Amino acid sequence: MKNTHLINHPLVQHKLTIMRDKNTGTKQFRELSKELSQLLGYEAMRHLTNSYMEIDTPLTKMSAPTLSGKKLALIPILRAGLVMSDAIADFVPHAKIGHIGLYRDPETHLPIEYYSKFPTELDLCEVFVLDPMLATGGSAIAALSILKEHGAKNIKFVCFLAAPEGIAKLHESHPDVDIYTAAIDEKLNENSYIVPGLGDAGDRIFGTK
Ligand SMILES: O=P(O)(O)OC[C@H]1O[C@H](OP(=O)(O)OP(=O)(O)O)[C@H](O)[C@@H]1O
Ligand SMILES: O=c1cc[nH]c(=O)[nH]1
Ligand SMILES: [Mg+2]
Repeated sequence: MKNTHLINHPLVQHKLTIMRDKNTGTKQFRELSKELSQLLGYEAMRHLTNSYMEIDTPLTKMSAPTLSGKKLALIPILRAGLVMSDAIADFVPHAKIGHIGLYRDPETHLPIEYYSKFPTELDLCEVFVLDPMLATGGSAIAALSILKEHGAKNIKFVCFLAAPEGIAKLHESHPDVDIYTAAIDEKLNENSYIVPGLGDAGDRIFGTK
């Protein structure tokens, strides 16, 4: 699918399989969520370009590639996205972290916004929006619209699992935003959960069910 990057690396797929298994408990699910986030974040940053800085190696001076001048913004969608920003920030500690609070109304499945706080100069940042699940696409679309209202321009969306419906809707509303996902599942069920899926990502990460 155009603008969708399926990360089908065997290690990524292996970790995702353990996460999908309903017998995997909270501790392991959270650990795997962090590992998967770092692997996906690594792929989503592949397009970044290095600048160069003068350093002294033990042997000589050199002009060496760096990301330290690059403005990066990690934007988790609360709650489930938090595990992703924590994990990816370990790779790029100079990244700024903003938050968007959204939850799906249990009846309508529409996203309800309850919080937002962003770093300054979003327009100059490479922005990574993080949420494990792209289901109907409602939450991702709302988050991207809010970010664009705050000036964000260069945005990537990173998730563990996507439904075909969510991908199509997100591309329709935000064709400039590439999606990075470890899997594209079959469908949504009558409650708009991804099937086969992994269940409710937030509940599995935080042990709330
Ligand atoms: O594509 P959509 O149909 O909008 O569904 C995806 C959203 O649903 C989940 O959040 P949830 O509402 O469960 O909130 P939580 O992270 O607080 O559990 C998930 O983490 C996404 O944000
Ligand atoms: O399958 C789904 C759909 C939305 N949110 C989740 O956490 N899981
Ligand atoms: Mg949830």
